[in-house]
Amino acid sequence: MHEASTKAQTLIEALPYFQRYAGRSFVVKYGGNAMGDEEAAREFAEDIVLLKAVGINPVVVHGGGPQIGAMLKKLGVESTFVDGLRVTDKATAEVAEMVLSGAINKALVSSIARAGGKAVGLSGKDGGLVTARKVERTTKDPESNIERALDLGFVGEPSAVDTTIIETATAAGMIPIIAPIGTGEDGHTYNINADTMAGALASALGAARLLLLTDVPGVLDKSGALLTDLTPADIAALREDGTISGGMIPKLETCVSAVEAGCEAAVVLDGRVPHAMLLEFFTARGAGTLISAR
Ligand SMILES: Nc1ncnc2c1ncn2[C@@H]1O[C@H](COP(=O)(O)OP(=O)(O)O)[C@@H](O)[C@H]1O
Ligand SMILES: CC(=O)N[C@@H](CCC(=O)OP(=O)(O)O)C(=O)O
Repeated sequence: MHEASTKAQTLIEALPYFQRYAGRSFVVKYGGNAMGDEEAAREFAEDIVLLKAVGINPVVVHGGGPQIGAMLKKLGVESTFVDGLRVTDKATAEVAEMVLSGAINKALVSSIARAGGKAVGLSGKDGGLVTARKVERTTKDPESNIERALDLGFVGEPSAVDTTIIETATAAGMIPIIAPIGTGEDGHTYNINADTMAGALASALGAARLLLLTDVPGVLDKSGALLTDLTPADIAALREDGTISGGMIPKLETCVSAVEAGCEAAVVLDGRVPHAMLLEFFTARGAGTLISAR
């Protein structure tokens, strides 16, 4: 009896959150590092199906950086990174599309089906969802101080987003699972960083939340303590004093762009924690680091 009343209490506490977010989109970025074992994949799928069941529209954008790296290694293709972006020649773009749109995308669609949901696997190419433009990067020669262009190959960033395919799938009761690949303005296949892709979709959809699932509890300060709430100004300061580095820099840049473009809030959270998304969603304080415009 006691256990049943605790369960009822938990559901009642969640009611205001169901009501607040019913009919809104949650864009969830599931990083390659956060994809753990089978158990973790099962729990992730259950959380997504539960969100859908209570009237929220989850949209999953997945990564797969470590998995692309493993496949390239198997094939004997070298890979290098500039500012966290994989330099992508034609062969690398083919492998990235095969791993992302093929293996990982379909495994996630199957996990959702096993959890009782209906998912549709897409990439940015489908239905004209994402048009990509080539990413431009420059570097300064340390001796002459002259700026020179760096060619990252087929690395893209969204230049236009048409959300029709997402809205159509969502209206039909399906959960869109999206691989970060897009068609370029020049017709080529472009490899897009999954955080960037998720942020662009969250902005275009005016999402209630952009959730970025990674392999740390959130944004940590210099002593390793969790920073629970950040604004774009706080993030600029953390970048300035070197608290954030590596993959966290593009991740937070994505969060800032999304909240400035109309997504209500972004959250960086630990995808390795069982049911991380539900903890974020159902508790007043949430989990991880919440980034909002002010
Ligand atoms: N201040 C910080 N707080 C938390 N993580 C940080 C910070 N600065 C740098 N990082 C690094 O950012 C990483 C997350 O980015 P990334 O590896 O790109 O994740 P993902 O593969 O999930 O997209 C963390 O594992 C950590 O090494
Ligand atoms: C251009 C670029 O770097 N694309 C990424 C796409 C996958 C990704 O972003 O995966 P994670 O989120 O798991 O890191 C790559 O090739 O690794």
